[in-house]
Amino acid sequence: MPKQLRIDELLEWGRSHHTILHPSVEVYRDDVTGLSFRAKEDVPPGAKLVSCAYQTTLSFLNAIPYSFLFESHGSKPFPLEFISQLALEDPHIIGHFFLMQQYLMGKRSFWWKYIRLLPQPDQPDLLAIPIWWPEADRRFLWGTNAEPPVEIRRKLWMIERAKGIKLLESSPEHQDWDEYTQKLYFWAATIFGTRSFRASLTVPEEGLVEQYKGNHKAIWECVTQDRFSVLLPILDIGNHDGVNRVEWSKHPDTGHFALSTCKAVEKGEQIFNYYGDKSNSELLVGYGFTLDSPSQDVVNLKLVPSAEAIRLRRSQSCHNHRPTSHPEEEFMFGVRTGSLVERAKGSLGLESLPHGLLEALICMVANNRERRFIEQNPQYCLQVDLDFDSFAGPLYRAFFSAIRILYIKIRLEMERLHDTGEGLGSPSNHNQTMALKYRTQQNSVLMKASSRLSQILEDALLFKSFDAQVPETFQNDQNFPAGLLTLMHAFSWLQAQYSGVHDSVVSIISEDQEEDLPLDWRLLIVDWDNTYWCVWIYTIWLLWARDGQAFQERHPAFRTWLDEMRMAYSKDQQDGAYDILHASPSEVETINLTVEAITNLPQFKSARDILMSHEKGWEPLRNFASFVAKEETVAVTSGGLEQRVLAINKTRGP
Ligand SMILES: C[S@@+](CC[C@H](N)C(=O)[O-])C[C@H]1O[C@@H](n2cnc3c(N)ncnc32)[C@H](O)[C@@H]1O
Repeated sequence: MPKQLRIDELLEWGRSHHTILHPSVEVYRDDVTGLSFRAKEDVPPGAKLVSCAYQTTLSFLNAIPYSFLFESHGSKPFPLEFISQLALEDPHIIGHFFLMQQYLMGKRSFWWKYIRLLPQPDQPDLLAIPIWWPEADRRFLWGTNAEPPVEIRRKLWMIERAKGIKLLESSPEHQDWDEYTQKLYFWAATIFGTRSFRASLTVPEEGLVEQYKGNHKAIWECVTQDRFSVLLPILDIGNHDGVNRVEWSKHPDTGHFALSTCKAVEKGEQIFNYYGDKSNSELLVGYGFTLDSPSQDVVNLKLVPSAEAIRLRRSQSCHNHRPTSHPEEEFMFGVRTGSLVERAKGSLGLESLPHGLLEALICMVANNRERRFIEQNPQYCLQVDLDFDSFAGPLYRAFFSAIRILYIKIRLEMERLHDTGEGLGSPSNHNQTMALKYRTQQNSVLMKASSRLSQILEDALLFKSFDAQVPETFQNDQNFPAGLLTLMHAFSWLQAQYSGVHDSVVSIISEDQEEDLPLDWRLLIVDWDNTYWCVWIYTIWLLWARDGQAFQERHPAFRTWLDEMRMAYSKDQQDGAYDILHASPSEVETINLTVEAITNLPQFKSARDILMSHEKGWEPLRNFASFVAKEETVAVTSGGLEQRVLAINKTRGP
C-alpha cells in the first residue's frame, strides 16, 4: 500500500476516535526527518496543531485492568502476577510488552494503523538510534560521549525483557511468550524512547482518580514520578529542530492532550515539536540524529571525587544536587562551546563551563587552608561571578589547580578521541558520516575549552613579581591579583631586590649541586623544584625577620601573601605541622645543608640570632617553609617542562 494512503488511513483512524489534526496542517514524508508536519496554509499563533484523544494513546495504563479512558481494546490481559510484580516499580516494562503485544496482534490491534507506520523491527535504518547500527558504524562512536550510554541501554533492555519473560512464561495462558523476542523488546523500547511523552506531562489526574478506584493513588505516583511514558499517535509525528515554539497542554474536560504552536507558521514550512534542551550526544543516542548548532555540542566530563571531597562539596550551598535523583549526575558536567573565545572584557572566558564544575574540582584539590575556608563559608561560590576577582578570592591557589586538572582531563579526552578515531577511514554511509561529524564537534568543544584553560595558566605564569607587574594579556583588565610564580622568576626577583643575598644563596646551591653559575633553573626544577621552593621561602622569611617593618613597606603587595601564610597556618602549627620537614627523603640532606649555610650567611646575622634563641634553632622555620612549599604550589607544564609553581595572591591582606 502506498505510504500516503497509509498516512491518510492513520489520520482517518485518529479522527474516528477524536484525535484531530488542525485543518491547515498536513503530514508528509521528508527526506531527512521522515514523517513530518507541514503547514498547508498559514497557521496562526496559538493554533492547536494536534489534539490527541486519550483513548488513542498507548502506554502501561492500557495494560492494567478496570480502565475506561485507557482501554486495552480487547487485548489478552497479561497475567496478574506479571502486572502486580512490575506495576509499581517498572510500569514502563509493562508498556513495552503491551506495545509488543499490539505488534504481534497485527491487524487485530486497535492501534494497527498507527503501528504499521512506525519504523518496523526489521528497519534498523529507520529506527535510527545507534543501538540498531551495525558494529562497523558503531565503531565510529568509540571514545565519544555516545559510546557508554549505548552499551548501558543495551544491557538494561536485556535485563528488562528477561524480567518480563520470567513472569510471563510461568503463565499457562501465555505459552506464546517466546514471540516476545529480544529484538521485538528492543524495537518497543526504541519506539517509546524516540517518540513517547512523559506521563506527568500528559496524563490528567482527573482521568485516573475516577477510573482506577482504590488503585489510583499508587498509579498516580507512577505518573508523577514518570515511571512510564505514553505514546500519542499522530501528535508524535512532530520532529525536533532545537527551537521551542510549541506548547503542550492537558485538557481533561475534553479528554485531549494538545500540541499548539506559539508562533505563526507560514504555508509550506515544516512544523516542529520541541524535545527539550538536548545536547547532540543525547539526540544521537536517544533519537538517532544531531543538529547543526554549536550550542547543542556538549561534552560530558565525569569527576570522581574522594568521599572527603564529596562531603566538602555537599556542604556548599551552591551545590544543588538532589540526593534521590540520578546519583550518577552529581559529578557529571557538560562542557559547551559557548563563548569560550569571544570573551567579554574582565571575564575569564569560562562561562561555558557548567555550574559546579570548578567548585567540585576545587573541593577535590583544596589544601588545609582552603578546606577550612570552604567549611567556614558554605555560601561562598566562586562560579557565580567567574571573573578576575576569582583570582583574588581566598581560593586562588585551588582555582589555578582546578584549572590545571581540568585542562589535563580535557587533553586526555582529546587524546582518547584521537586514538579511538585512528584508522576509521572515510565514512561510507549516513550513520558513519553523522558519527564522524559528531566526533569532530566533540573535539572542537574540547579544543576550545583546552586552549582557553591553557591561556589562563600561561597568563598566570607571566606573574613575575609581587611589585605591580601586570601580564601583557591582562593589561586592559588592570589589577591582576594573583598568579603563578616559577622558581626561576622567584630567584630573579630575589636578584633584583636583594642581589647580595641572591648571589650568596645561588653560590651555595651551585656548590652543592656541582652546577656552574648562573644556575640553569630549567635543569634544576626537573628534580629539585620542591627543594628550592623550600629554600626560597625560607630565605624570604629570613629577609623579613632581618628587615622587619622596612621589608613590609618595601613590598606591600608581597606582605599580603606573607601575612596570609603565617596566619592561615597557625592552626596547622598547633596540629604539629612544623614539627617535621615536608620533603622526600632524597631532598632532606640538600635542604638541611642549604638552609644551614644560608642561616650562617653574614647578611643574616640578626635573623640568625632570633632563630637560634629557639631551642630547635632554624628547624621550625625550615619545616614551615617546606609546609608552605607543599601546600601552596601547583604543578604546571609550560614550555614542555613540568614544574611546581607558587600560587601567590597579592591583593587580599589581613
Ligand atoms: C517523535 S519521532 C518523529 C516522527 C518521525 N519523523 C517518523 O518518521 O515517525 C522522532 C524521530 O524522528 C526523527 N527526527 C526528528 N527530528 C529530526 C531531525 N531534526 N533530523 C533528523 N531526524 C529527525 C528521528 O528519527 C527521531 O528518532
